[in-house]
Amino acid sequence: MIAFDEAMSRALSMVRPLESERVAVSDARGRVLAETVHAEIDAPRADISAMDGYAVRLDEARSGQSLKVVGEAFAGTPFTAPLGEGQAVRIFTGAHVPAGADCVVMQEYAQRSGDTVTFGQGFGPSRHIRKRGGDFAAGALMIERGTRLSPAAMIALAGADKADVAVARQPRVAIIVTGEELVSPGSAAASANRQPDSASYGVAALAERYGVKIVQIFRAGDDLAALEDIATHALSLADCVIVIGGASVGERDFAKPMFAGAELEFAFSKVAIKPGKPVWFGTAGGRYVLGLPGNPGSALVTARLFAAPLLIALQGGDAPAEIQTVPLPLAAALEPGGSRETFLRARLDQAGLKPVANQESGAQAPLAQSTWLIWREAHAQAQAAGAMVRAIPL
Ligand SMILES: Nc1nc2c(c(=O)[nH]1)N[C@H]1C(S)=C(S)[C@@H](COP(=O)(O)OP(=O)(O)OC[C@H]3O[C@@H](n4cnc5c(N)ncnc54)[C@H](O)[C@@H]3O)O[C@H]1N2
Ligand code: MOO
Repeated sequence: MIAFDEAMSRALSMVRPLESERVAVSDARGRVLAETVHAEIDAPRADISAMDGYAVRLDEARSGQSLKVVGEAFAGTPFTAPLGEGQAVRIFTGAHVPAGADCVVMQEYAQRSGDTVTFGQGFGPSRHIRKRGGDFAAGALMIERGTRLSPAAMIALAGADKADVAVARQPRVAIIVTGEELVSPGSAAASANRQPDSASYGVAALAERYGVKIVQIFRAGDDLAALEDIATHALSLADCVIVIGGASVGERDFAKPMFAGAELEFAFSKVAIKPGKPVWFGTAGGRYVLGLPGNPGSALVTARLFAAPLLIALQGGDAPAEIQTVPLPLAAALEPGGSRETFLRARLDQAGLKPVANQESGAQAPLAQSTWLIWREAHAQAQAAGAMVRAIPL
């Protein structure tokens, strides 16, 4: 059985990024840039005030000094004349600083009387002026190609005054849920032999977080002929098909056989990880197929470990960054690990990472609290509370 790193590098070497398209900035969130973005404008556009107050000449801004207020400058509506000697302009945050002024005195230090303003003690030393281009200049590199547009990056993109931007085409993902016992949530109570399909809800949510469009979720029993039809249909709709369940060696585990007619080629067919050993990946009919084990904890962990970087690779993004671990302290001691690389569902609080009590791959309740995965190497030694471990956000 191969190790995680080997499985990931085999899978990544199979993935070819999708073509790009131009989208309006309003549709770009979560997408991966297919071009490097440069600024169209300077920011700030001009020297602007960082405070509400009075624009003055620094050499005239002394406490006790009275200046004549000759006009007002608002963000979007500047005072256009230059500032003369002995003059001040009432100015508001974001307004262009009038020519001749080189300091803004906050209004908290000003006493206004008619068209005269006098300043009290204690203002400065800051001049409260944001210089033109101090954030970025027109033509400056703003965001590198391959960056996924996070909420923060969206501000840099829109701030650069881009109307539209080249991004990778959004991958279309179909999910196939296999298992005679599975029904949609809300319908299981009616029969003792039925249980809710829960895994697909977590996997779909996770995939969407990585910028893909879920085109269809198929749910099917353990009938190979029916599954073959579904596989053909799913491959016709999607760039990537994610199959949940039927990954193991049971007599009715048809996740792989249903793609046999579509020339299934494996990158790997199981991996030495816990949970999720039966995870598999390959191509079929020119599409990508990722098979996740049916146990909900295994499905979620393998989706996070494999679907996240592979779907980002499909968009030309930085796949390794998606599974980059961060060091964090343990809030509770850990027993020695087993022979497979292990991923403990955990939550993070002030004291550090605390594994949830029930680590069984079939357990669903603990997933409600699980926001991190502790990543332990094979044959990990026991670790005390406070020891540093590697983890990724779930
Ligand atoms: N003899 C062996 N048996 C098993 C092995 C093995 O190596 N040898 N591996 C075990 C491991 S590890 C796992 S993980 C499971 C994975 O098997 P499958 O992918 O074939 O999963 P199923 O048999 O379809 O289901 C397992 C379990 O999960 C429930 N399930 C399935 N899909 C869903 C869903 N969408 N939502 C909620 N729950 C789901 C299903 O009812 C079963 O209880 O195989 C072990 N067996
Ligand atoms: O690998 Mo299974 O996912 O351990 O239960």
